Amino acid sequence: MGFKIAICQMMVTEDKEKNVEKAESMIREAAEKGAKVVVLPEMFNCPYENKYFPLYAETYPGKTTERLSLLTSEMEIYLVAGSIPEQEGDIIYNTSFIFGPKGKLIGRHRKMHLFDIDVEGKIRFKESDTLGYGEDITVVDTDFGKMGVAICYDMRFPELMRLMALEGAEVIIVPAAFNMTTGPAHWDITIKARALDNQVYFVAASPARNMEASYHAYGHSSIVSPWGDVIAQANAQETILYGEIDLELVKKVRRELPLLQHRRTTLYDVVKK
Ligand SMILES: O=C(O)CCC(=O)C(=O)O
Repeated sequence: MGFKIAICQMMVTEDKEKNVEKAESMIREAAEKGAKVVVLPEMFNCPYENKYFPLYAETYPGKTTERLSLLTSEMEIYLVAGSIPEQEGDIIYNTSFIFGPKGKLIGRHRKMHLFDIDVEGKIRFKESDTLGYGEDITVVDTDFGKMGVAICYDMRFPELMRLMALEGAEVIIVPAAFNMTTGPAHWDITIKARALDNQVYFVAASPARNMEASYHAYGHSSIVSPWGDVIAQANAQETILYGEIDLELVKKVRRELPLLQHRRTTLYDVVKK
């Protein structure tokens, strides 16, 4: 079994309404071209900057999620709706809402690992100044099997990705927004490593690079196979990236090179608490 997946590598601006409209038009186009699963990037309705998160935050259900849920049911697709700042009580989360083909919410991932880094002379970012920590691992059930969803910095944690694979994920989808320092250095290799570690399709969605924003996203949205082949990769511009996901290939690679079975779990293990 297989399906077409699409990543909407959209340009995110300071205009929230325009961002949501852009997301809607790209989702519509991707669905019309046959994509059954459509993915948006991290913080697709809000510039990636701490000062904006509280200003753009919405509770669930809210305007952005309502609109996307309606569109998802109209187009009869699965939508991994990138992420948006989600307000619950006093806390704002970096949250990915996942909708099924009837527009129903089938999953919600709140970013578990917050991006607090200080690379001297290059980039300093402290998400935990404004955002709260998600506590749950997210694996959703779809007509195309189980899919794991995580957000950006989460993909650097092999234990989380492994737990998703152990929960049955054959595809891992990560809305993300790497930058011009860590992107060129780590983006491709991390995506390939996580695809190979777990023998999954790894789908990483970035926004397009906006040189007018304070944070310059790396772009390069990518779809990598369980064998480590790059099925599709964007450059930095706005585009819709398509790829065919062949779930038989996941089974074949896992049968031929049974990594997950060869783990020495009597000696070590990765466990969910
Ligand atoms: O891990 C990285 O280098 C980038 C992470 C990031 O930008 C994020 O988590 O939003």
